[in-house]
Amino acid sequence: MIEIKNVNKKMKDHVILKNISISIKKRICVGFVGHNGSGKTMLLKAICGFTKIDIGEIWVDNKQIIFSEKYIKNAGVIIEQPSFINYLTGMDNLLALANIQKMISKNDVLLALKKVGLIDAKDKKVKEYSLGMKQRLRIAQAIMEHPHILILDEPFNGLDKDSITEIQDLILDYKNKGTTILLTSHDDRQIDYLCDQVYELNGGEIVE
Ligand SMILES: Nc1ncnc2c1ncn2[C@@H]1O[C@H](COP(=O)(O)OP(=O)(O)OP(=O)(O)O)[C@@H](O)[C@H]1O
Repeated sequence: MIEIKNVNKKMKDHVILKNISISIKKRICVGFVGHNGSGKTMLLKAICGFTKIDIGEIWVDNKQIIFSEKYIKNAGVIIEQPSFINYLTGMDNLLALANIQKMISKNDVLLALKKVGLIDAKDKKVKEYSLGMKQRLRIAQAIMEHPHILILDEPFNGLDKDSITEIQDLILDYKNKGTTILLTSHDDRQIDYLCDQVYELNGGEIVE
């Protein structure tokens, strides 16, 4: 389903990704681990078509991903900061994003907010949200369009212990329903709990 073939990327002579080849089957959860700067985010960006690769190919659902031309489809993505509008409510932010693709209704947005535990805060402005609430909103944004693939860079960032457990179970539920999930985390507990396959990156290379 996701084929990464000999992917290499350099930025200003600095190796970012080196000889990466991975096959990811449908309906599994794959974890990427490694130190800060090891290339996890860049690899996820490359899979989405958000960053250029120098050598290699990436295929998702038999369609080649090409930077700034052919992005990943049917995917819910959390990579880096969301561009939420601070003076709008959480609900209105999601409705504005949903309006881009026009694939889902207000009810789908409400369902996503309910799933991440933000239903009671839906009418609060995002500027009044805590870090953890913003992270939940990002997760709601990733799941609201019922994607077949979830690409989650550090989905547990900013969450407290109980929230981590809730979001972990939410991701597990998606996996059990057949969603393919790629995620990064610095915490082995979430990786062990969720992932069927784990790749360790070091200096842009897969070492394990
Ligand atoms: N815009 C950029 N220009 C040049 N180099 C960059 C840029 N963005 C990232 N890098 C470099 O790419 C390498 C991989 O970064 P990446 O963000 O993928 O690491 P990571 O494994 O996700 O780290 P972290 O665990 O801190 O999130 C690092 O050496 C980083 O310095």
